[in-house]
Amino acid sequence: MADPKTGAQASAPVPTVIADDVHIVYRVYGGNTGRGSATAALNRIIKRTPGAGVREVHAVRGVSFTAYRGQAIGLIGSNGSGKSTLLKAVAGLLPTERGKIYTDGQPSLLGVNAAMMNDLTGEKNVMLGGLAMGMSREQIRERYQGIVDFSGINEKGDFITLPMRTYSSGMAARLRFSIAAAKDHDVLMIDEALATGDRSFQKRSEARIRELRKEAGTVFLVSHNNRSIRDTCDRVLWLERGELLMDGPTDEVVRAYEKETAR
Ligand SMILES: Nc1ncnc2c1ncn2[C@@H]1O[C@H](COP(=O)(O)OP(=O)(O)OP(=O)(O)O)[C@@H](O)[C@H]1O
Repeated sequence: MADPKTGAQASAPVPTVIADDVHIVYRVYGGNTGRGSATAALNRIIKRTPGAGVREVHAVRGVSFTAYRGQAIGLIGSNGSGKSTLLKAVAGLLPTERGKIYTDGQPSLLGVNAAMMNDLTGEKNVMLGGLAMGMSREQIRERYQGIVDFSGINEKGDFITLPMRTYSSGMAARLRFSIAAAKDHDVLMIDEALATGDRSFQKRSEARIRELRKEAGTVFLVSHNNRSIRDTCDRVLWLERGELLMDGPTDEVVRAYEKETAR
């Protein structure tokens, strides 16, 4: 039976990510520096005081949750509520100011900005992306055709042998998602990738996310598309101003969020 709050299966609730009172603060240097002379800067260094130009953005405030194997967890909330920041921290790309994040295995973050080499062909990027995710050359060769077919890049011609700079933003995002989805992940985090593809690609992606869950991974999905969240996730975290407002079954949380945003 599933736990009504977390959605975890009672038979084998294996934790994959534990966030314990996590705070994340960005420090922005150089904004609105005011007194900008070299002498003033030197004085600040000598006195070890932060400059007037250092601004702090407290993006995530005391967030705690435990994610379990087999769950697909949606992250929702208005613009700037801290969703991407939280995922980056879980991926180990941002340090926590306070609190701790424990993960089982290496989480992979797939964002629409994931690095690809624009001057290289799609083909070469599949190779590089696969290697960057820890696949062997042999594994990539085996899965190459599956990745290209899944992305749908070649549906309208032989685009995979053209440089990535010739792709539309949707095509590039589809290829990135397809490379990441070709591997079985302990923890896969997807930031808005589904919003970029067309509806038929979104459906394929959603089906693949369901498969990844079955293969015992945990999937996190950041999206402003409530339909994608409903179709893919069994649990949702709702963030607002960096705080976790609600954590529970998808239907309950999305309904509360829609009620709030409809006002
Ligand atoms: N590199 C950065 N430097 C400073 N502040 C940042 C940086 N990135 C994000 N922020 C700030 O952190 C807060 C949370 O941003 P974040 O991108 O995590 O929100 P989000 O919920 O993912 O937003 P969206 O739905 O618009 O993608 C915002 O106030 C934002 O301005």
